[in-house]
Amino acid sequence: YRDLAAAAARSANCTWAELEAMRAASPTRSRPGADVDELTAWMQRKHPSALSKFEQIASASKGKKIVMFLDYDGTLSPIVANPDAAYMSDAMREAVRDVAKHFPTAIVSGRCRDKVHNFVGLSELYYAGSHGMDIKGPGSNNLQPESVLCQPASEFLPMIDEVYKVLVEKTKSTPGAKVENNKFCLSVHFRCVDEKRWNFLAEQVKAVIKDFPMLKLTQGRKVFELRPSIMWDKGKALEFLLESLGFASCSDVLPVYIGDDRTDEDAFKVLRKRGQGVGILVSKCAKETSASYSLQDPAEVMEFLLRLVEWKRRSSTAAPPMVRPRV
Ligand SMILES: O=P(O)(O)OC[C@H]1O[C@H](O[C@H]2O[C@H](CO)[C@@H](O)[C@H](O)[C@H]2O)[C@H](O)[C@@H](O)[C@@H]1O
Repeated sequence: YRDLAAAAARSANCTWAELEAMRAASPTRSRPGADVDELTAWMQRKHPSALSKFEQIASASKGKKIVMFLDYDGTLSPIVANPDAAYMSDAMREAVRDVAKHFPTAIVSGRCRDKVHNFVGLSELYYAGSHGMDIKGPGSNNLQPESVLCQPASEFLPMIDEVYKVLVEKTKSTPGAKVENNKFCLSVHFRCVDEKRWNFLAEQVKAVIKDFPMLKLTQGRKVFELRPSIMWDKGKALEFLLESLGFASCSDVLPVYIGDDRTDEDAFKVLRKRGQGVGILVSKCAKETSASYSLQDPAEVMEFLLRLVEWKRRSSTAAPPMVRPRV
């Protein structure tokens, strides 16, 4: 099967690795038990649950300031077929609101910043949209106009708009394909495309990008992502935000980053490189990752956030240690 598929992939001008990557973004479960065994082994060996290791994470944060970074799709909201209907629950919103009362909190998403802000609906957060290429701090209102903190790819805006139109035109013959304009980057969704047409769609996207060598192509969860080839990603956004918050070279900060996608790996790698912080991958299956811990789905993410808030409340209201009077 593999040889045949590889031959088919070659003749379709799409490499085996690419085809595998597309399938990996949408695993099909042949024997449910096998997935569970693999997941259990993966968690035990390498990426334990952030819930079962909660005490370990909490004690690592003693004397340190937690800064929370949260991806949106697949982390705060469940993955759904229609990207425009990826709502987060009110309960999750409350959990994020509570987290932000105790720790500086940022949403780091591939989506357009305004769109993800509308989904989350909390003005007290930092938002890094377009995979970190559009960062804004909290607190803007009518009296205080928006203060954009960082837009390293602004010169690409006209090009992105042009490529968006070309992609919409090119992909309209593929049923189920959807192009999403994320301002500084674009998404071509294939979640609703028949698997037999994935290669063709990939070839169409690659043909478009050939005319725009300043853009690069990456892949997320059943989505092709086109973005400017600049040295900027979610990892750089994390570093930028830490610096803006005054934690550039502090040892008393503990960044916690929770995400489910390949693009979140850039942030996990930054945490590894700094030797500081907690990377948590949201996944129901074993994956290669630079994160240290795992959570299975947004429901577990919410449980983790609630526990963190509860732990923080308890530790800040705990009675101070008794001081014995000197005699
Ligand atoms: O960085 P993120 O916040 O995780 O954004 C990454 C992409 O997420 C969205 O697509 C994904 O979620 C959709 C809704 O559940 C789903 O339909 C799609 O298949 C997923 O790839 C978003 O629509 C993209 O623009 C983001 O780049």
